[in-house]
Amino acid sequence: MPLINVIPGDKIPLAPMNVRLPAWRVPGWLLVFWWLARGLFRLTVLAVRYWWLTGPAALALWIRVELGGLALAGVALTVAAGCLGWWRWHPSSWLRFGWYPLLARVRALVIYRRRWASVMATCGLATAFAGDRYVPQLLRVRCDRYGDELTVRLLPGQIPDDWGQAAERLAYAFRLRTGQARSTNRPDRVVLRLVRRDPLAEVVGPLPVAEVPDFDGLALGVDEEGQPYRLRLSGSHVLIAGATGSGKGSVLWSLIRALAAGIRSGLVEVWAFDPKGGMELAAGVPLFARFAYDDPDSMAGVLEEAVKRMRVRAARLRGVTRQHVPTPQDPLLVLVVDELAALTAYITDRKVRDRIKEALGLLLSQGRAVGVHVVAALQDPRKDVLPFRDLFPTRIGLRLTEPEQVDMVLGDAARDRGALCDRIPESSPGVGFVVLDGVREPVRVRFAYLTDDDIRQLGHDYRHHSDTDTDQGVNP
Ligand SMILES: Nc1ncnc2c1ncn2[C@@H]1O[C@H](COP(=O)(O)OP(=O)(O)OP(=O)(O)O)[C@@H](O)[C@H]1O
Repeated sequence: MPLINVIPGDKIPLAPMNVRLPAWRVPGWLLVFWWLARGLFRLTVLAVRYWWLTGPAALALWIRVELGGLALAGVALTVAAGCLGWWRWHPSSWLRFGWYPLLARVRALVIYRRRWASVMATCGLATAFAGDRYVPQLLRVRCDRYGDELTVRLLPGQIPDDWGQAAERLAYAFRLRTGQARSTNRPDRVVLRLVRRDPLAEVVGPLPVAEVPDFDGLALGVDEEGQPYRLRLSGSHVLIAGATGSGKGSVLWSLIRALAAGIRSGLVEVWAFDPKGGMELAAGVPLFARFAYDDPDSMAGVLEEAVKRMRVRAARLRGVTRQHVPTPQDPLLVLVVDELAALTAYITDRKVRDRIKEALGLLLSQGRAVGVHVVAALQDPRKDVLPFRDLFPTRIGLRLTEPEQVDMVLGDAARDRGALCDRIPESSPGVGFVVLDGVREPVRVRFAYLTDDDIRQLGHDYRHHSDTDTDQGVNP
């Protein structure tokens, strides 16, 4: 007879063993003694845990009792003067070893630990199991100039993306505005960064031009740690998306500036495409080997020329090397497109549009290894542009108008991982998130801003070594 209604798996016994105990009579004094002992033990644990509060308090009490109030005031003044002296003498070490650790302890105690359980529950990060409720453990709080970093042990079943999704809610729950979660090298932990003060509030001026451009790390702006942000161009294409006025121009110009020394020496050729009539890029014409604008047919022609050059180079390098190394005889070719959608979507002539799409597709899929790179700005993340998105290993999202546009441009789950492009205020042009293929967390950056005068000066100082072949007769 076959077995029916059998569930494969380990059966959980309802009552693994008999836990019923016989009734015991406990005398009242023993209970009181037990409560007192337990209370004393907990107090001792708290006193040891908060030694940085209890230690000085005990010392102050001892001085007050043994030596009097005047001595206590003297000691307090000496400590205050010591801290002040340290701060004046060596501010960075005072902040690093004195002020921020103290601030972190106080904020952990007064803000984070006090409200931890309720915030976890209301932000959906607590869980229940077998009738008990569990909240993630707050392991450490660190402070720096701009924010707090909370290291948290994940509950079973949680992943860093859960914290990424809740980061903004958590920030507001702790009365801050922005939050971001990132994974660590330990799979049971996540670091939540809550921003107290925006480190990218200040406008970043033009960065110094390197004598020889480092294609593996072009300095384009500053990151949240105040360090120069370096973008790898070698082996990559760059897509920049942002609403109107979000500062796409500042990314393009920062990148061109970082390449400027190579442009002058002939190591780099920039071919510029400005389909919006040349308004954005015209100021830097002396820097460009080719400058195409306005006329779609001629832009298609220049793109096809780039494809031809790419093919010739690929044929020459095949079997010789797997990665092109730029030289003045064989320069790096950087195609800068100011509005990608104007090339791929808005052109009415279907034939020309198809030619452009085909050339772009070829350049994006085959150009990286042979030193042909596309850097394209995009205002409108429409469907027509999306087929190209995945061919850009580096994607930059500036301010966007809708939350849905973030994943559309930067890739799936980019917003959950912290690329809150739709929350960038209009008052912060040039701020954006950089997403690199294969790198989980986006990096928040403020790109350097070049005024028209800076761009003209750049064109004057770093003129392309042979600027006679500019397309369509646009000359400096
Ligand atoms: N990195 C930056 N830092 C500070 N201010 C900036 C920055 N980038 C741009 N701005 C300011 O924002 C304004 C708009 O910038 P920009 O024209 O580059 O935006 P855009 O995204 O290219 O807009 P559009 O799509 O309309 O051309 C600039 O005139 C400038 O005042």
